Amino acid sequence: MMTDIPHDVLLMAPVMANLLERLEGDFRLHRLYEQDDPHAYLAEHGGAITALVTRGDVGVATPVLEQLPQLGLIAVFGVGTDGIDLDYARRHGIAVTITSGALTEDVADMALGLLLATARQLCHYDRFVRAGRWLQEAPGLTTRVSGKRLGIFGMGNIGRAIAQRAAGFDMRIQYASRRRHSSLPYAYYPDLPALARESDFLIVAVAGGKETAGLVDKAVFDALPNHALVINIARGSVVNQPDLIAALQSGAIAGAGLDVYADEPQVPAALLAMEQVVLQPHVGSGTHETRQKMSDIVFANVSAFFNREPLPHAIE
Ligand SMILES: O=CC(=O)O
Repeated sequence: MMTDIPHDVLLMAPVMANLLERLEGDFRLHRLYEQDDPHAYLAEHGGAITALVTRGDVGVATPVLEQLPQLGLIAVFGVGTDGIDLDYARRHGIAVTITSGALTEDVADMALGLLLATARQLCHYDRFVRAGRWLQEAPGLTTRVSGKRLGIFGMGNIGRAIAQRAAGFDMRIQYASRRRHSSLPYAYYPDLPALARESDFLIVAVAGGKETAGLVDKAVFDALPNHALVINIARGSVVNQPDLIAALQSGAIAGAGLDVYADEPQVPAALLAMEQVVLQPHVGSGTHETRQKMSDIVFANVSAFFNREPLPHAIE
């Protein structure tokens, strides 16, 4: 149980209703996203706030952190910390927790789903049937997935879960990442364009942030074969979006399956207009089961923090 005086918790963005209810039940919850003037709101309440809850895709701007002198915890609903100034957190003794382990399988499922949907044109043919076009024309052929060469950029938990699934499709799995994982039986390429040259499909599964910003760019699209498909379930920031659009328009690559974008929820009109792309609204972890698990983990971390217990999912 918490102390009699409720602790002040700042919420940066909407989260699942049952997490919201639990946070509201135990804490004095400040919803920053509902404030007309967040700066003025924090000038008034920031001094009392000791924990902050945000989403992986939202993060928290450093000027917000600067208005929270007593902050001791940033609890992320998600695994991405690219929207958080980790140096600032470290310097100010602020712990950061993520919902590690909860969403790996769902995001990997989404990667394979997008690959199959893009290669076999599932969404295109769904529209084709609904529009009654099958009555007038024969459907064209699509691209085989099984047995092909799959390049995975990023070999963290999600990259590995994608590889495991792809093995079931008899794919030749190869990867590029910061370092070789010698325990894995997949071919390692230290150089992303070199991996691209040898891949029929490229799945982007690397963490976002400054280090990976724009790494999937024209050089990578030019290196990929023209029949290649690019899938991104990681972060929009990793892919140079104008270069991706140009590559799709010129035929440098054949298609793309995207769950993430440079400026969500904005999706460029050029992508919306293309039949060879499959678009999802950043829902890689968006299943009832996983979001429930993520809610439980966030709540457990916030509760542990206020109970002065070890944080179950602290990073580093
Ligand atoms: O995008 C979602 C996350 O960071 O988990």
